[in-house]
Amino acid sequence: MWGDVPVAATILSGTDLSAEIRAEVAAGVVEIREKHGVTPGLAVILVGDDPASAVYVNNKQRACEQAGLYSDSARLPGSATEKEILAAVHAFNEDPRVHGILVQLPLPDGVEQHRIIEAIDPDKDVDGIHPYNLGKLLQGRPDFAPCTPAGIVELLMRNGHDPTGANAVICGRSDIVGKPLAALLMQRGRGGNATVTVCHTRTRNLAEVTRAADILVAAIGRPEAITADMVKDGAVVIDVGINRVDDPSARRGYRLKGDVEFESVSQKASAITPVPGGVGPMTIAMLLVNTLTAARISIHGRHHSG
Ligand SMILES: Nc1nc(=O)c2c([nH]1)NC[C@@H]1CN(c3ccc(C(=O)N[C@@H](CCC(=O)O)C(=O)O)cc3)C=[N+]21
Repeated sequence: MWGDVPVAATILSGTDLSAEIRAEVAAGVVEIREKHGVTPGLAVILVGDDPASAVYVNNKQRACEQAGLYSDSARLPGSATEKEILAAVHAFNEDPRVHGILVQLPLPDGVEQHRIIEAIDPDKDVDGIHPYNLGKLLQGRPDFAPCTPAGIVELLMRNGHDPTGANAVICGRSDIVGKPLAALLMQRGRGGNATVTVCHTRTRNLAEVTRAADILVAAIGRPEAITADMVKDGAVVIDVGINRVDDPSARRGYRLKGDVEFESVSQKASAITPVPGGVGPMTIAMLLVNTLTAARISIHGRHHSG
């Protein structure tokens, strides 16, 4: 009927879905306050003055306020020592108003990142990156799934793309996105049951692997690394990349580009997330969801059902 003109993909809007989820969180906040007199609270620790990090931290703080959460932050200079960062973590560990703690990564060179992460009280680890929480995730009984992977699963499930039985290919093997997303997509249960392949810089014949994907996730950190020739017809494509590309004509002097070449890939995919307005806002929404979970854990303890 349309001849050879490809039908463009459905846009999976993280902006819309995150608003829906943040409204659910706001309702949960009211319930916890009425039942238990507790206001869920999130604290963010930001080290250094990277402008992109500052934008995310401000977005998180605004999202907290809109959902009725208490929010706090500690901003340390880029010259802060490991000891000073640890002191900030310990202070929030002990602060009863704070149920969730997020340490913005990456930390400056010379700071032992794992030592900081392991200092976070696992019951307050709303990023889900403490070894205890990553271990439980790998066992298929997560309390806190890392926010970006959790947001990707919600984007899929709430748009009718259940991964069950699908070939899911993830490009990127980071501790905060690729690895935990692989665990979520492969596990038994909601949002899982996919056949998962994880690609990285040493993968041979990358395009051959990605072309086998029913669900393709790009978490590479290189603008437009995924091109149309790497994508199967009808694939669902999730773009995790948030790359700042210089653009003198843009108001801020740069534009955001994903890891996917949107214009060509959207002609081939059946569904695709945009950048901005895709995975980014979902990450923030899931951070609020995890903070609500942390507040519930502070009241009831962890559930021992899994
Ligand atoms: N411990 C830790 N946890 C993180 O989750 C974490 C982190 N460290 N370090 C930095 C990355 C990055 N990140 C983003 C979150 C939201 C947007 C976001 O909302 N982006 C908007 C656009 C924002 C803009 O205009 O710059 C969008 O994609 O539509 C982006 C990036 C979380 N991160």
